[in-house]
Amino acid sequence: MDRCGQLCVGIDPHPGLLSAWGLNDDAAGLERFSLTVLEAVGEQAAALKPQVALFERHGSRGLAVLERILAEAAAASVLTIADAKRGDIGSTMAAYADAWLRDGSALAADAVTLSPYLGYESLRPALELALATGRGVFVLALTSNPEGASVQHAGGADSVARRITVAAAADNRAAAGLGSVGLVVGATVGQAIAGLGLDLAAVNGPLLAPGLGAQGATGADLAATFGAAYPNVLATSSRDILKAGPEPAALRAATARTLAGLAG
Ligand SMILES: O=c1ccn([C@@H]2O[C@H](COP(=O)(O)O)[C@@H](O)[C@H]2O)c(=O)[nH]1
Repeated sequence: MDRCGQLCVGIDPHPGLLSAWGLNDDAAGLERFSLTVLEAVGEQAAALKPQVALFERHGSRGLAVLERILAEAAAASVLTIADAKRGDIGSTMAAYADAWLRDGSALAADAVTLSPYLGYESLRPALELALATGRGVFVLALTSNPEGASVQHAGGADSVARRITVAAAADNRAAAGLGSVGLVVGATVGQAIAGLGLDLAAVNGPLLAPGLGAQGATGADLAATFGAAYPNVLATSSRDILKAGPEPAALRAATARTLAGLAG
């Protein structure tokens, strides 16, 4: 983020985007799409975020493409966040952690998104492996979709989102610089951060903020929404940038425009 700015570009090969890029909705199309994004904007963005669901829908061939993209990104020193939103009971969580965060795993990324709705502590195997391997996790706290509020705002002054935030802050307490436990907090959440009394700056971890562009949030919204925590925000945009493709120059221009729209 210090070097490239506060933008992550999503690799979301939706069927409609594949078609708009003149690609087939198959593993070969997926591969061309993903490699194009990696080659075009990999050095421009702070990280790339492949949306795992859009690879999974192609079965084993799609996952093989994802493995290749993660490996090529690592070889090019481009950071990756696998947006897999994993979460399960602790013993199974250890297997998810192994898949996404272990050195040498075919699906290893630099970070993975996690869902804490089986209890934050159920994520412990992933939190520990991330710390041990120099990787990171992004735990869902306040998601960008309007339906998320029904769960995440529940609990009044001791809301679910607040508990997740406090737990992440505790895990990052001993970190020098930003800790390995980040949170997902949507760029679209508006007043909810203040309304729920969340101290996001105290989390001392990166804040992945989806919702820019296609979901309606702007760069200016981000600074206002996150306030003192804004320096730790990594905004992420997928469709709004990807729709500029497939020409690499157009993807780079869309990424540069998005970066320029982010405050300071
Ligand atoms: O709260 C969340 C968590 C994850 N996402 C993911 O981010 C991208 C957003 O795509 P856009 O095209 O920029 O809307 C997508 O992969 C989501 O699954 C999110 O939107 N909100």
